[in-house]
Amino acid sequence: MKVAILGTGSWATGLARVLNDNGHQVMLYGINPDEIDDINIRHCNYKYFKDVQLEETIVATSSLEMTIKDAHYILITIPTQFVRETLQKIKPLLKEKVTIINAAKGFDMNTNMRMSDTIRSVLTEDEINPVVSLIGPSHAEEVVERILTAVCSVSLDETTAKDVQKLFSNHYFRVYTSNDEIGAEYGAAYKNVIAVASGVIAGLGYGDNTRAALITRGLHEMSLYGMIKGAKQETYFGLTGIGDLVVTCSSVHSRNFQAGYEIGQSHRALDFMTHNTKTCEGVRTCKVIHDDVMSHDYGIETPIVDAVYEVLYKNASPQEVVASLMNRDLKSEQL
Ligand SMILES: NC(=O)C1=CN([C@@H]2O[C@H](COP(=O)(O)OP(=O)(O)OC[C@H]3O[C@@H](n4cnc5c(N)ncnc54)[C@H](O)[C@@H]3O)[C@@H](O)[C@H]2O)C=CC1
Ligand SMILES: O=C(CO)COP(=O)(O)O
Repeated sequence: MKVAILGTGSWATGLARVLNDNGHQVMLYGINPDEIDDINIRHCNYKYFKDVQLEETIVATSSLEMTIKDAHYILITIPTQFVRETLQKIKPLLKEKVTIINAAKGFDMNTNMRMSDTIRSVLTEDEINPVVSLIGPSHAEEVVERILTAVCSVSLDETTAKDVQKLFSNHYFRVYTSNDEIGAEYGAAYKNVIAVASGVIAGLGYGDNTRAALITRGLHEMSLYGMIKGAKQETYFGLTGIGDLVVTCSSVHSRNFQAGYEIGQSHRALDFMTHNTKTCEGVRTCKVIHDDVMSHDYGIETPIVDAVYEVLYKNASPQEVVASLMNRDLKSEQL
């Protein structure tokens, strides 16, 4: 099978190695000449993985046409803000029906749609098979080292979910199937905001108790929001829910955690917000969810998203925001 992989960043490279290990042909499409040269000439991707030597069968190109040609699958591993424009470029290049596998976590830049809806809004049923999202607790830095990982192949169509499950599964990468597209995609986006909060509390010097409380209340908050959108509650107890939330809130590999940590340490977000160039999906996702909840009468509270919003977009002091979270009216855990 040929898999066209969009992007030459960390997740593109990590998943390229899984697919290459499984005997598939992989070709990465990139816009960064240094990353493309690194992969093709030096067989590494030094910017993301300092010590990893890649196989020579993993190749990259700046030609979208060459990447897409004869591909059975197209894997989306670029930040969500670039997904729609890239799909629009792909549309006229499609000759046969392909399966689009989304691995990006967040919302479309123009419409705030989740990713599978974004894909279906650009590409029609005549052009693509049912969409699949590959989501779960999976940092590229570990996957590229073949560290045991489990994720979900999520699709409304069971046959396609199973097909993608088989495509990726091997002895170190175990893929389950799920049909809760809404729950998985809203969960994957939401957990990035909680991960920013987790970094902030670590940066402020709080401990394990604080993080456990944040993850638990974060799960509560993200599942309430997901269910408003049509998610199944049980999805939040699985890999695309608690699994992805725990790994992102606890790992030094997480760019969302790192962002929060930097903000917590520096006591303000302004510097980070004006200078950050790393992929950090939680920043925009926070605003999308905050604005959505503010403009609707959903009947739910999203205190952690609101707190992160205050820190990121109002340059509020993280210390003061944490204090006001702790000083809210006391209530039942179920609320
Ligand atoms: N890195 C990870 O461990 C994981 C990342 N993800 C998700 O994958 C998505 C991509 O993230 P990363 O690979 O981590 O980011 P990254 O920052 O490591 O790499 C981003 C890549 O996208 C490329 N790119 C940007 N705009 C492009 C365009 N218009 N066309 C083609 N390539 C373009 C960049 O040149 C770079 O190679 C994000 O939505 C992230 O949340 C999901 C699971 C794990
Ligand atoms: O989604 C991820 C792990 O599952 C990656 O998280 P970061 O984008 O915070 O690095």
